[in-house]
Amino acid sequence: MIVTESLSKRFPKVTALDRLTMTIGPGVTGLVGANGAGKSTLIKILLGLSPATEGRAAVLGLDVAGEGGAIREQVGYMPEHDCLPPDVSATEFVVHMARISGLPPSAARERTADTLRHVGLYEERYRPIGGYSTGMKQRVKLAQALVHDPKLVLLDEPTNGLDPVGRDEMLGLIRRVHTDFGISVLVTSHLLGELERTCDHVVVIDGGALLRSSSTSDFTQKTAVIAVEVTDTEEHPDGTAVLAEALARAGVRHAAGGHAPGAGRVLLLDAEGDRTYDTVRDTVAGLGLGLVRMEQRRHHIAEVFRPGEPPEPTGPAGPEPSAQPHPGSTDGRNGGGRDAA
Ligand SMILES: Nc1ncnc2c1ncn2[C@@H]1O[C@H](COP(=O)(O)OP(=O)(O)OP(=O)(O)O)[C@@H](O)[C@H]1O
Repeated sequence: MIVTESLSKRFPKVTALDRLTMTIGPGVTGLVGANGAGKSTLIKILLGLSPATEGRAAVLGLDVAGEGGAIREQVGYMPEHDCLPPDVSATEFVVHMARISGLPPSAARERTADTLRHVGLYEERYRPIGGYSTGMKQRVKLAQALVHDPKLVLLDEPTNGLDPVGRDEMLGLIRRVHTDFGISVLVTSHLLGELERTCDHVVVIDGGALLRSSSTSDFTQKTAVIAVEVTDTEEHPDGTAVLAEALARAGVRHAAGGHAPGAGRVLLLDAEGDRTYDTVRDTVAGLGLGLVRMEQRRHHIAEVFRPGEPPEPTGPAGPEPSAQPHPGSTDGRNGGGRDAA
């Protein structure tokens, strides 16, 4: 879908993209980076709207340097900032965008109705956009990106300004853009956690350079963590602490970010194959503790990037981890964490 080779973009005072080489295939791909990492700059180059300083890029096999018009015919774009006219309705605006994309009037009206229904704006489609909530405006922006039935859509921070429920709804919509219509998606975010649930593949950039590109499951499953919870007994009033000490003596390592021995009711342990499960089971039995649960947990992308910090809350209302590089890393480019160790 997208190929870049040593792609650079230099502004007088800043290098927005720095020799970025990557390949993005079909499906839903997340482009993650802190604010200023170069995500919007990359999207503008991919659409042929802004020339690269060096290197090359192709979208759907078309060269961004000379075939921007052909790219934009087949690619939808949802910009980051609010750019909607307040005085027209969603229907009027999306029909207009469909016409600009080359659809004849009747097809533009039909596609607009279908697309607005898909994004959940059917009831309100005749009201002026100026009265819409942020979530509704984001849906209009998504609809205009989809209306000409593109093969690929580039979505720049589509969850910006949304509350946790709105974000989840938008992420669900984005996922369905691919599953229902087969349209591939490149979606940017400065929030690591949210893309983990939505994307098949994640590309992380920092300071315009590639930090990492891999499937979401590779990010989160390379090293597994075992969560263990035990009961206390009369002999061992703090069963968790006793178990933690015994497991440490048996060579089982605490997962980075896991609870310190005795500090919590759940022990997080680095799983090194079946051996760790056997050791935990035998140690719990040897101490006479009751095993409440022993389960494998996936890492979250944020843990991979922020080793040593407590795991992030996973509930929908929890604060999302951002893609700021770990303060302890010198340049943020080693991928950090156990995954890279
Ligand atoms: N037209 C421009 N002139 C000068 N500098 C620019 C221009 N556009 C972007 N930059 C700079 O390039 C860097 C990358 O910006 P870009 O907008 O691509 O980042 P981003 O990852 O999309 O972040 P954000 O989500 O905050 O927009 C930033 O330092 C930005 O200030």
